[in-house]
Amino acid sequence: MQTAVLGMGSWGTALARVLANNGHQVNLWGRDQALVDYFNQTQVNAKYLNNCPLPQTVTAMTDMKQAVADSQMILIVVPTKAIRSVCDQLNQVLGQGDATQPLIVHATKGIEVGTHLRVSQMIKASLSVDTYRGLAVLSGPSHAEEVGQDMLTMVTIAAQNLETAQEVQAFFMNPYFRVYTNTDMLGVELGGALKNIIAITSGMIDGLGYGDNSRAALLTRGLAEITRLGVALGADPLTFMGLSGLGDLIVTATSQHSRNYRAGRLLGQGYSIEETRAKINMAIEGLNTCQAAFELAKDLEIEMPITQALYKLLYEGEDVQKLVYSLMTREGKSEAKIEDHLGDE
Ligand SMILES: NC(=O)C1=CN([C@@H]2O[C@H](COP(=O)(O)OP(=O)(O)OC[C@H]3O[C@@H](n4cnc5c(N)ncnc54)[C@H](O)[C@@H]3O)[C@@H](O)[C@H]2O)C=CC1
Ligand SMILES: O=C(CO)COP(=O)(O)O
Repeated sequence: MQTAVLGMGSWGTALARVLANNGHQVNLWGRDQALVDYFNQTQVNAKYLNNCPLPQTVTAMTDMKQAVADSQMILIVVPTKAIRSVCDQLNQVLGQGDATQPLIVHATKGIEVGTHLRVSQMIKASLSVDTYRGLAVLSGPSHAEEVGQDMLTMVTIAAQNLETAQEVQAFFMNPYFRVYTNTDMLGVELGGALKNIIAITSGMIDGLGYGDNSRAALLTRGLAEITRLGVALGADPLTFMGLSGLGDLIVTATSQHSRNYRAGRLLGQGYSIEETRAKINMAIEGLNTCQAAFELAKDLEIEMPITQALYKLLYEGEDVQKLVYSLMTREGKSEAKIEDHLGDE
């Protein structure tokens, strides 16, 4: 089938390759003409996913109208801060009331600063409802660098109705890319966004010279605070034990491929945020999501000690050793049961 992938970073490129390997025609939309031209000569995205040639059935382009023409499915994979501008452009070119409306899928992991909207909510707010026939999110433990090498990967596709999720599942499933469905879109999107905060702090553990005990504790308590916020917002607590929750937390907080983990390691070594952004030079979603989650937790009066500590470090210039000490010396607590996630920690 004809499909479009909007976003020519590492994840958009790797997912375009999965779709092409599954027999679909793919229009890969990017904003950088030089990158598009080089891709069409070589089938390689030299800037974001080098050493990974894509099939000839993937064509890159900068014209969005051309990219989405006749597409059965449109996959949006740009950083959260670019979602609105991409959707605005998409809105201009999608035919209103067309008989063959596309499915919209996104694979972006973030929460918008200020509005605290999840990415699917941002998309809904930006696109006219009569231009598409279903909305889903693809999330889970899946670094582009490994998917691009056919390394066995499992992800979740969530949509409000199961039929939409199953339809999208069929586009992506293959023997190296296994897809589960879920109808808890809220939980799936929150897990994917919030784990990036914990991944940054996991990198900091290395940067600061702490050990494996520290990381195991951080991931466990990180999952507790992700679940606490998620349940307060109405998500199913079990979603956070699945691929898009625990699974993605593990891979992002431990993998050398992770941009968030690597950013945390640099921050722990004493680099500033600006220096860290410049060194990574790719989307580090957890930096903004930390701000959005901090604001959200404050509004809802939910305790998220790790998120709150990272926020103070990033945005209030607090000393890291002081923050670690205050996290470790908080009053003694009981480990929460599921029902306690609704209350204070
Ligand atoms: N890289 C990975 O392995 C994975 C990434 N993700 C998520 O996918 C999303 C995209 O991440 P990556 O592909 O890693 O980012 P990236 O940093 O590799 O690439 C970002 C791409 O978005 C484009 N872009 C940025 N602003 C834009 C704008 N205003 N208009 C149009 N294009 C714009 C850039 O030109 C670039 O092509 C993020 O939310 C990330 O969390 C999710 C799973 C895996
Ligand atoms: O979400 C991801 C893997 O599932 C990618 O994480 P990073 O953006 O930290 O590389």
